[in-house]
Amino acid sequence: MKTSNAVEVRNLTKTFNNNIVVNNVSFDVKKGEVFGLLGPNGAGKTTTLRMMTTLLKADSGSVKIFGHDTRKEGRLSRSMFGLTGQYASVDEDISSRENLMIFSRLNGLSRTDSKKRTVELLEEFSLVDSADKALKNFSGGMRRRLDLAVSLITRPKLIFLDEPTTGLDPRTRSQMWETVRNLVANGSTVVLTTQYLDEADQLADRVAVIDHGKLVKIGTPSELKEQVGGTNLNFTVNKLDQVNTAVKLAKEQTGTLVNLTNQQINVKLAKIDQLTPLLVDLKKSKISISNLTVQEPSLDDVFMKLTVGKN
Ligand SMILES: Nc1ncnc2c1ncn2[C@@H]1O[C@H](COP(=O)(O)OP(=O)(O)OP(=O)(O)O)[C@@H](O)[C@H]1O
Repeated sequence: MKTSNAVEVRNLTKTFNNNIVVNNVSFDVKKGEVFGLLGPNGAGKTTTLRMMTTLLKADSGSVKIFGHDTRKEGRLSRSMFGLTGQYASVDEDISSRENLMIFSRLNGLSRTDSKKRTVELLEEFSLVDSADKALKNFSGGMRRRLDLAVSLITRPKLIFLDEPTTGLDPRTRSQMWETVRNLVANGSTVVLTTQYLDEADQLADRVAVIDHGKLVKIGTPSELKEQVGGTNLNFTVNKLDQVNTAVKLAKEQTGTLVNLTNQQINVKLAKIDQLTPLLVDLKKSKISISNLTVQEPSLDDVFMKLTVGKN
């Protein structure tokens, strides 16, 4: 079956103790994209991910992995993805080399192939220097890299990451981001959950915002930001006698309200594309400006707007 979607989620619902934790959630993950499930603590991200990856049975709804229904073709669909996160089962008492060897063998690789894949993954995840140390002595970042390496033994085209950088220091966090980008550059599809808006902004092509078990919005980070009211543009008109003309031009170009404080102009641009024509107009009219700032809304603003009053 040919499909351009790596994952299709339809009407997923899960209730724990009369509490609807995931409420009729539907979305598609396209092949080759990084798809972020973003939401605060307890929003239902992990529960959604666990249902997508067959670790948890949904009350209702369905999940397809590369066109295969996880209920009807469980074994096949499970063979098509890697999973890492809060439930990795690496052994603490042995080394990363030994863990990779064991999991390679469990995944059906021969002894020779297991050795080869182990060396490849140790190199790919910069674990060579510590390859023979027991995991107990590993830092959080190294541990996370090994978890991910284990889930990539069979080179799955789809990888689920549950909160891949929670608890990591900023440097290790950006290393993990780099690793995810490399996976995607090599043709993988990544689904990740995160509570961090900057992580979704940095990594995700599209984001599903989840709050109280409901999907409240889905879109690219830019689309979500545009929805909040666009970009804030500020500049100062240097000459007092040019202020009125500048206000007029700004109104014409943007079609929105222009705020004026002394000689400082503030305009909300619906789209960042409106900026260049306005600057060109100002230049043509020989209006000299200074202190230009352009401030895009953050995903933080989006989040506040989408979930306000609901928490
Ligand atoms: N097995 C379970 N039994 C009862 N309640 C559960 C179970 N698993 C999750 N929950 C509840 O479901 C809600 C959603 O949890 P979930 O772990 O999916 O949220 P999350 O968005 O992933 O949050 P976090 O960022 O904290 O991981 C929470 O209120 C949680 O307590």
